[in-house]
Amino acid sequence: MTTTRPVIEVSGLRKSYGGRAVVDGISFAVEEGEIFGILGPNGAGKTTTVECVEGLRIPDAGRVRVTGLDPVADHDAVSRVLGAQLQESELQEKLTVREALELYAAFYPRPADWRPLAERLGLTGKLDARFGKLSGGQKQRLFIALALIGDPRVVVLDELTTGLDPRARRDTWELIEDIRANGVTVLLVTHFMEEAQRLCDRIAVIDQGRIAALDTPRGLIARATSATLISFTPSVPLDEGELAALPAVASVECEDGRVTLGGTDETVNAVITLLARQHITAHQLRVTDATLDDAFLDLTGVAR
Ligand SMILES: Nc1ncnc2c1ncn2[C@@H]1O[C@H](COP(=O)(O)OP(=O)(O)OP(=O)(O)O)[C@@H](O)[C@H]1O
Repeated sequence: MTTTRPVIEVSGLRKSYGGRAVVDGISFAVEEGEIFGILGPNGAGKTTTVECVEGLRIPDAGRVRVTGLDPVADHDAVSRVLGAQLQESELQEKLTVREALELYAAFYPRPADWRPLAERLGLTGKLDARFGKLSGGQKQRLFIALALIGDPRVVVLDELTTGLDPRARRDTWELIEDIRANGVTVLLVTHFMEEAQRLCDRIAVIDQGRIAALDTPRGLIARATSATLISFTPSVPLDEGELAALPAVASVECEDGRVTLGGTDETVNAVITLLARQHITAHQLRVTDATLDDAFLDLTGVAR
């Protein structure tokens, strides 16, 4: 039996600044062809972690491997298999799209042909435009093109869609799915739950330098304290104690005559039975499933 080795392996990663651990023992492995998300509140240590994977920061402790290579000791070899997204400040405003593509292609021994790449990313009409004149969405497309120009096996994308309008964000998601369909492994740092839920096969939720949870989006949602939220305005006030005693209730809130219960499907049925028994009408009854947002807030304790 052949076992394939993970494309990215991180184990016991630690990094401190000024005596403060900002990455405090992180371990995960990304399999070939996965879109692996890293999610976490501001300052959680996400960028520090991915920059250790890219070889841009030197870990204090732990082991990082990209296709079996050490990103620091084997930096040149790693940069041939790993495509990293540039920061805006790294490209000169006056460079045209064509010049940027040609320049970055020249860094690699076997670059991808940039013309079909530009075509796929909708940049063909912008080849003579200067970087400084591109819209936010066009700049992001160019960053993706430059990350892919070395024909990498893995790309690291950090907050790729921040600042994009909803249309451009959705277009970018399609591009990322397209990249994966071409066999490239994607490590994606994002703040957008919808983006993580739609794109990622698995997500590591990082909080205060540690992994708070690592699972599929569906698996993370199932960990939310309340898998289902039930809200309604009863025709007569209800006894909070009676509601709290219903099966599988995780939370009860009554505000301005509106009741919100956190629970499960079992709670929904129990609420309906209780209301029917007491001949109470539930106005504007809403039943919603927990989202990745809810799971994230539960896992990281970040107040909305
Ligand atoms: N070079 C550095 N020197 C000192 N402190 C740093 C350095 N780089 C990062 N930090 C600190 O480490 C912590 C983690 O930073 P990091 O950028 O990894 O977080 P993040 O999860 O990517 O945050 P964000 O979502 O805000 O981008 C932050 O408190 C940050 O201020």
